[in-house]
Amino acid sequence: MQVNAISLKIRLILSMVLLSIFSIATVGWFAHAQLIKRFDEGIANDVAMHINKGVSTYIATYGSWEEAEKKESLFHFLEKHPEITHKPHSDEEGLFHLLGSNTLSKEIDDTDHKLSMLSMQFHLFDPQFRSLVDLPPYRRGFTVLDEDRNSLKPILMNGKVVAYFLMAKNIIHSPVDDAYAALIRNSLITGSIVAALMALVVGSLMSLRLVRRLEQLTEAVNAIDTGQMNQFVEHAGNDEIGKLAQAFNRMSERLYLADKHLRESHQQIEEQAKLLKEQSFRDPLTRLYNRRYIDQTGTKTFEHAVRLNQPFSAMIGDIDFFKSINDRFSHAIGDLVLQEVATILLQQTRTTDIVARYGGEEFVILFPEVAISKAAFCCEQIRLAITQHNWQPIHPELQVSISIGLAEHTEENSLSTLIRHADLRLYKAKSNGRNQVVSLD
Ligand SMILES: Nc1nc2c(ncn2[C@@H]2O[C@H](COP(=O)(O)OP(=O)(O)OP(=O)(O)O)[C@@H](O)[C@H]2O)c(=O)[nH]1
Repeated sequence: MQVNAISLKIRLILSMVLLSIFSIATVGWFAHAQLIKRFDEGIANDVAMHINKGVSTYIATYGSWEEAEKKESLFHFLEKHPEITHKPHSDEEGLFHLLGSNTLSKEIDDTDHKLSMLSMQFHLFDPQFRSLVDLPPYRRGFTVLDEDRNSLKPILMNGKVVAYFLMAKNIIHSPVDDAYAALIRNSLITGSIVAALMALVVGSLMSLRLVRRLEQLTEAVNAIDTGQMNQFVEHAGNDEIGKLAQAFNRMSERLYLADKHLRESHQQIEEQAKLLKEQSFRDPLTRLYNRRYIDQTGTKTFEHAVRLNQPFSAMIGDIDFFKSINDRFSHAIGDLVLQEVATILLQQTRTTDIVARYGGEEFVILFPEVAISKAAFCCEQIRLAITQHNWQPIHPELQVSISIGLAEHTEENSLSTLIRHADLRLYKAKSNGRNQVVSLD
């Protein structure tokens, strides 16, 4: 279970890492592309403004493009008048610096060549859309291509188009532009890394909290599995896990109550079964053990003694003239006599002895680990106790005595044989005049 919880943690954190890296990389890439696009648009607008201003001033100075070109090239004109394209409040040196070609411009005299450097920024066309400079892919006099026509920007003088220029597709950055773009890129990378780390930390903390809540549920379920009912888990929040925890708590409570009820029922059933078993082994009148108990438990006790080669004695006693007691004093008095005799038998024996009502007015006592001499002494005590007992409370004229036959296990191989042996001696005791113990053949 722990292994699964750890792997879930790792899986969640890995997902967070991959997700944050992917998201931040996507956002960073998109933001970078947008910023560079805006940045290039800004440069392009700036260049367009300067071209517009430079070319219109050039044409205005000499009246027309053709006249101007006869006097001096556009490039020389602009070089001579850097203030035309100079940015106000800027250290830059006008259009050429802006175009990133100021150094080359001082070294190369050929106008078209120089403009070819500028052509990386723009082409010039007259109002009839013919190229005014010899710059690939346009040779001087070539008409603008249809695909470029919509991108042409007019150069106006007094509201009249005097020329068109076409911005080149590739914008050339100045060192300052490059530095600025690099700064943007670095800022974006740094921001992205910080954002990724924050996403990772926050995501990991959330994942760990999520896993912890799942672990609490798992621990509670395991506890129920080991029998510890009535588990309760914290259910902070009303999200899916919170609702699961609440449902679990309700289920756990119901389970606890059902389990408690089941245990109580089970206990009642056990107690009743025990009572029934006890009753099945008890004589209802005297509460002594009955014959069934002697046959089952008594037999096991006997066999145990035989196996261990221990002495084992058994007596059977029969109340004398019990029929006369019933007949003379009533059956109810007879019952009271049986109960009183049972009490005396219990008083005269040890808890390890097994005292039972064997039949109507017959009683059997088993003496485990007791030799016949000691058992005979006990039986004599019983006989005396019954004879000398004060029976007046039951009936003023009542007299009770008992005859007892006693035998010890020697070669008998069953309890019933031993009891039969004792019964023979009881018969002898009765024959000899009753109220006596016979332990010899
Ligand atoms: N009151 C009462 N009498 C019982 C009960 N069980 C058996 N008896 C009576 O016990 C009497 C036994 O009498 P007998 O077997 O003739 O023997 P006895 O009268 O004791 O004569 P001896 O044994 O020879 O001394 C019968 O009358 C039974 O009805 C009982 O639970 N209650």
